[in-house]
Amino acid sequence: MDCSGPELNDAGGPEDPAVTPLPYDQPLFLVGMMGAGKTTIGRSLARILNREFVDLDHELEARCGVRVSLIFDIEGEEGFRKRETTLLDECSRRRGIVLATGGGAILAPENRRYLKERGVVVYLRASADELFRRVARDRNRPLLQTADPKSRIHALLAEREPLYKEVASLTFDTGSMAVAQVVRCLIPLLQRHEVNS
Ligand SMILES: Nc1ncnc2c1ncn2[C@@H]1O[C@H](COP(=O)(O)OP(=O)(O)OP(=O)(O)O)[C@@H](O)[C@H]1O
Ligand SMILES: O=C(O)C1=C[C@@H](O)[C@@H](O)[C@H](O)C1
Ligand SMILES: [Mg+2]
Repeated sequence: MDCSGPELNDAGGPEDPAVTPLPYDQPLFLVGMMGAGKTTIGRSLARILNREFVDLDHELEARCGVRVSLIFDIEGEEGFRKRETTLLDECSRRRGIVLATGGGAILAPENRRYLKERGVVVYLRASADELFRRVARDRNRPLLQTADPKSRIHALLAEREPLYKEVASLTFDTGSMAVAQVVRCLIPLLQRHEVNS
């Protein structure tokens, strides 16, 4: 796919460091499954849009002083989700940021409300097979520490797809596009996007 916008190198960084700020300062939220590219694409988008980048998983890890996988081990998914909701409520109020959410942040109804009411939500979509290829080797994704992670991804995607779509202002199919190409295509869509103040 050919998209107009700044030239990017293969790592998703701009060849030309010229920034292109958005005409609104509502937070930009990235949602999608594990491996959708929220962290990778979010970091690159933030650099080009001259916004601060916040990653909800990393922020939670920084505040708790432990990895997400250890929070799951100690407090279970329920404990993790409570912490995630409290932090999302706080972070989603911040203007002028790009926020990469956790893959399951759309599960709680109050989280979906925060996202829909407070910012522009981009759903980064990819097939279950593509997601599996991207995350297969990562140990810090506790929900995939099962005998059959591929089937787990299929099941989670089927369950969550309607929730991602419910919150999305824009859905972007990453297909097999490289990170740099996804970013290049997203910028003009975000520039043209209309938001209520
Ligand atoms: N469009 C893409 N093409 C190829 N690889 C990609 C793409 N998007 C992300 N990746 C790679 O997939 C892996 C997972 O990406 P990333 O960590 O950004 O996903 P995430 O959506 O933040 O997942 P999580 O919800 O688990 O935090 C990384 O190694 C990243 O480089
Ligand atoms: O998809 C999920 O439920 C998760 C995704 C990650 O971003 C982390 O938030 C955690 O591993 C849970
Ligand atoms: Mg991430």
